[in-house]
Amino acid sequence: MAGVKLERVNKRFGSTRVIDDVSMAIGDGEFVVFVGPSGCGKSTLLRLIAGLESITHGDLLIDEQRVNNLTPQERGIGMVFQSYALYPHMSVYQNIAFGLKLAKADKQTVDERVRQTAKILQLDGLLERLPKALSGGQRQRVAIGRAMAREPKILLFDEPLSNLDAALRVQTRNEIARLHERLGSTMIYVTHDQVEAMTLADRIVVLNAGHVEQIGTPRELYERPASRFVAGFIGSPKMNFIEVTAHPVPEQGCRVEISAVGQRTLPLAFSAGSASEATLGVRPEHLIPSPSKDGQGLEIVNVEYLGSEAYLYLERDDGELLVCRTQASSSFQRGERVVLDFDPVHAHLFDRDGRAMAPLARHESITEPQGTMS
Ligand SMILES: Nc1ncnc2c1ncn2[C@@H]1O[C@H](COP(=O)(O)OP(=O)(O)OP(=O)(O)O)[C@@H](O)[C@H]1O
Repeated sequence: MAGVKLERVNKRFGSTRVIDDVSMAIGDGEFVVFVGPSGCGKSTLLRLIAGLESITHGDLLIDEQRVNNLTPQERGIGMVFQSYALYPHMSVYQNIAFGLKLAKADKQTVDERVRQTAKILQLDGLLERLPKALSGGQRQRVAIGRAMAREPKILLFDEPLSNLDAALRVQTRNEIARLHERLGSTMIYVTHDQVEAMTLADRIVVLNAGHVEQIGTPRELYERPASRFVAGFIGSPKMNFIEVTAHPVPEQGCRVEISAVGQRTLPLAFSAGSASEATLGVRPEHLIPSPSKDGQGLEIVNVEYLGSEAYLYLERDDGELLVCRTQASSSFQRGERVVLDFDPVHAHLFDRDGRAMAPLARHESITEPQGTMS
């Protein structure tokens, strides 16, 4: 087991900077997940940690030791890829044993480790099979076993579940979570799947164009995103964004005027000294729809019924859609008009640079006639 430290790590491919001054400290035994849009540098960052790419500038430390110039083997790292990359002509046993043999472990150690690894991953009944006689989930477990068997200090995963169908993904995700609990090893995991990130991570690193947008627990990122980018990236369906004019109100927070509606005071410290354009953010579960009494309001253009809940899609004047998450039992219909409300305590506000306003020390929502959006 080992902690990992990145200190101002940069990576260039030619003149293109792909990783931009990334610093972070990953604790011993921590499960950290890298997320971000396609091309943001998640895999590159993982490969830099693994030693499969060289760091252009900056330092990588494992257990407080600089490892920039060490090979993957010398770093004590095991890696699991999206494509399982098993040797097709080798049995499960031989696949798991491969790295150990390469490291010249004696026969008895190899046998003990393979059997122990197979037991943890519930592969003990499959040791003699070839990869082609395994399901996708079983193959991925063999790939994890192969990485685990050498007892690396750190396990890295690059989208390991992408090739599995939905049911197997859930199952294997659970297995990885249990494996982490059992082994207690440091794990770093790349995914573009939100659910994987939220459910597996002790902490999530959100990357954007090669730099770190925010690092935090899943709850911190969901409830207190530091930027509009993180707010829009974490959460499904996405947070709703509405352009507003915001006015700082001394001691009270920040008053927003929502077009063609009323005003609301949000318990957030507004950074600008005077009225300024800003973006209001409200998650779908915090928008409260109610039937319009006078034909005003927004039209429901689609209802998605998901069994346990339903999503209402509402069209704004500018053609943009807002999403409301409601109970499946709600009776809203397509074509109906609704007015919206929200609790200011659950609202987010981002300045023109996309930075989130910090909450005031006290959180209660404040006065004003109840504003509704239409
Ligand atoms: N060997 C390489 N040479 C040049 N550019 C590269 C190389 N490897 C990656 N890149 C570029 O670096 C950027 C980051 O790639 P990377 O694979 O790390 O992104 P990612 O976030 O993992 O994306 P995805 O989710 O699509 O896998 C991309 O713009 C990619 O084109």
